[in-house]
Amino acid sequence: MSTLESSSPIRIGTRGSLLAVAQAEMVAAALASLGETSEIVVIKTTGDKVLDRPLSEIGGKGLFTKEIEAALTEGRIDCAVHSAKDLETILPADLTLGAFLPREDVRDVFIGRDGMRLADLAPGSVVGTASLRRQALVRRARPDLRCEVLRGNVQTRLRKLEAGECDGTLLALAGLNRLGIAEVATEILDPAVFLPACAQGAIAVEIRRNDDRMIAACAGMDDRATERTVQAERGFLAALDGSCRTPIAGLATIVGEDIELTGLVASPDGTRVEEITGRAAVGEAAEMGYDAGRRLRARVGEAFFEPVA
Ligand SMILES: NCc1[nH]cc(CCC(=O)O)c1CC(=O)O
Repeated sequence: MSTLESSSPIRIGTRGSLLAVAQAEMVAAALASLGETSEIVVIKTTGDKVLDRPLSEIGGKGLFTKEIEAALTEGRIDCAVHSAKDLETILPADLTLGAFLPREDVRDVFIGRDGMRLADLAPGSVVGTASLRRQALVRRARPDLRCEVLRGNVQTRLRKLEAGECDGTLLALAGLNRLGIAEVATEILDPAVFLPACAQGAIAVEIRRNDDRMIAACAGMDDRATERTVQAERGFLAALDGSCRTPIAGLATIVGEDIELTGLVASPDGTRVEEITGRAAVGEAAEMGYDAGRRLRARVGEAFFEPVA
C-alpha cells in the first residue's frame, strides 16, 4: 500500500493561464528529473474571474492564490506553483514555500505600439498597466503620459495593446521568456530605474509543512541563490506591506558571501520615490530585507502609506 501511495503522481496545482501552466510544467520537469511523476490540476481563482478592476481595489494579490491554497490545505493537490511575486508575504500557517526554481530575468520590458520605446511616446499617450509600481515609475520617467488600468493575463494585455486600448504597456521579461514571446518587447527597461517587483522572475513551489514526500522533492529542486534573494525581497515587502496601495519595488543580488538589496517606495503619482539599500551575509537575507523595509518606513513616515481620498 505505502509503495503504491508514494509512487502516485504528485498533483501540481496552478492557475489556468498559459504562463501559469508553463510554469507548472517547469516544476513537473524538475520533479521528473528527480524520478517523480506528476499531473497538473488547473484551479480557477477569483483574480482570474474579475478582470475589470485593479487588484488593489478588489482585495489584492491574494485573490490569485486563495483557492489554490485552499486546495493544497485540503489535500486536493500536493503542491502549488506560483509566480513568487504574486504571493502575499504571510502564508496560511500550514503551508510553506518549499522550493524556488532558478530565477528568470528580473527586468521589466516596455511594449510600445509600432515598435516605440517609452521615450518615443507622444505627450498624452496612454500606458496601460494595473501595477501601482509600474504606474509610479512610468509617471516619474514620463509625467506627461497618462496611465490607465490594463488587467488580464499576458496574452489578454497584448491583445488589448494590439486593439489600440493603449499605446504601450509594461510586462515582466520573465513571463515573456517562459512563453517564448520575448520579441514582442520593444525596450528592456533598466532595472535601476524600473526597479522590479519583489520576487519578480521567481517561481515558488508551495507545499504543506507536514508533507515529507514534498519536502524531500523540494530539497532536490530548490535553487538556493533564488531562495535567498526572494527571502530578502519578501522580508522588505513584509516590513512595508500593510496596504497594497503603495507602490513598492525591491531587488536583491548575491555578491560573493553577501546579499545586497535595493528597495523603494513611491507615491502613486511618481513625484516622490524613496530608495534604500541593505547588505548582510547571505544567511541573513530575510532579516536584512525586513530591516531595510523598517528603516525606509521610519524615513518616509506612516502618512506615506495612508491612501489619499
Ligand atoms: N502579476 C502577474 C504576473 N505575475 C508574474 C508575472 C511574470 C512572471 C514573473 O515575474 O515571474 C506576471 C505578469 C507580468 O507582470 O508581466
